[in-house]
Amino acid sequence: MRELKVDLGERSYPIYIGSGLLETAGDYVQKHGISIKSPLLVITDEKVAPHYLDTLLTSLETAGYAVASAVVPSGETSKSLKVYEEMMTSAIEAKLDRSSAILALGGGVVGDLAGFVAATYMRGIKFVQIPTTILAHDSSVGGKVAINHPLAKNMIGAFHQPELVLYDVDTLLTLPSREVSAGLAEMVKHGLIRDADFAHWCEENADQLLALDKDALAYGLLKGCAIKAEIVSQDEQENGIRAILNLGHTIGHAIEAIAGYGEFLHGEAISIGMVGSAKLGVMRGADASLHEDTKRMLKAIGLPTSLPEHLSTEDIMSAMMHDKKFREGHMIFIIPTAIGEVTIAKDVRAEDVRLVLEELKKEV
Ligand SMILES: NC(=O)c1ccc[n+]([C@@H]2O[C@H](COP(=O)([O-])OP(=O)(O)OC[C@H]3O[C@@H](n4cnc5c(N)ncnc54)[C@H](O)[C@@H]3O)[C@@H](O)[C@H]2O)c1
Ligand SMILES: O=C(O)C(=O)C[C@@H](O)[C@H](O)[C@H](O)COP(=O)(O)O
Ligand SMILES: [Zn+2]
Repeated sequence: MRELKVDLGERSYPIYIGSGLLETAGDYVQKHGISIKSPLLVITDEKVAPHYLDTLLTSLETAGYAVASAVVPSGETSKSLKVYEEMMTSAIEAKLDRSSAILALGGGVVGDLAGFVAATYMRGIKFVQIPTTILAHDSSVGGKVAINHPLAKNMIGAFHQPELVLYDVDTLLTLPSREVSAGLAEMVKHGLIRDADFAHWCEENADQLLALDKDALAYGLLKGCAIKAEIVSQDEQENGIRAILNLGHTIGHAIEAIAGYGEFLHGEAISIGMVGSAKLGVMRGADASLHEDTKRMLKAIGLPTSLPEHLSTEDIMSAMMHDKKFREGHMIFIIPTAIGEVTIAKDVRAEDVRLVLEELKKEV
């Protein structure tokens, strides 16, 4: 088992990464100050529940907790006001009090939804992240919790840090292959923004990662979580450097929203967005190899790198105006300058973005 720390003063918390952690989850939860006298609520989804819910409930009950559970439909559509309200009802019916905690058992959808319920139930109670996807090495760390609005991704949310992240890598073995690739998109992103060697390592070990090789996964997840934890520890609420974690997301979030949440998985949409950002980087003076290298790295893990013709450029342009990085009349873009290095640009011209979107439709 490996342990990392998200260093945020009194809101600091550990990330535990290892095998067999689900069976002992009750002990971890207790060790991290979650009251045994108040009920807990586990929020999970319909695909995760049959594999892992009983193990978690047994472990929590053995440790002495009274636990209720709520199961939401799988996929992005559960990050909605409707499902949020249903989870609030579950929390009230389970009689959660201000010393209770909500546990998110699942991928980024469950983590973002359950975290937002925890952030707002009785004005905020504790929560625990128990990630079960590769993508969630990113989403479970850092405290961004949110649901979507039909017009824009993650529009209704909060910053609410978990008490701990308990990452049992054994759970990843049941992931469908499309979800494996989508999750690896954020791993490659962590290399592209901060660590060229790691980005190259992801490409060189793509086959092992796609085959869920234990050693490759353990290294990749540890490295990805460490990069994320380091950035969040410097800038918890995205007043500066944290924005770089958004590489590929301005275009990616617009694709997710206009296609109707679910057609593109988050990792797939940001993969296309990262190729677009690399193109912008080249337009602004980076070496032309940046675009080819980025595309090759993403293709190696089975991700899309071109924009389907049926998505209208103008619809994407207007969806981008709702992005949280559109501020004071400017589109803020994370632009790579080389593999492993990015800048935060406030002067990206709309016509350049439009051109990049048109070129993304011609990518092979
Ligand atoms: N908060 C953040 O910082 C942050 C960071 C990155 C992404 N996100 C968000 O995360 C979401 C995407 O997360 P995701 O890719 O984990 O999606 P997800 O939670 O929908 O999980 C992907 C799919 O895999 C299934 N699944 C999950 N774990 C499984 C397992 N172990 N075995 C079998 N099936 C399993 C789920 O039911 C779902 O169908 C997006 O909404 C994105 O916006 C948030
Ligand atoms: O943690 C962050 O900060 C990120 O930007 C991580 C992203 O991978 C993630 O998708 C996040 O939810 C996007 O943030 P948003 O503020 O653009 O909604
Ligand atoms: Zn993301």
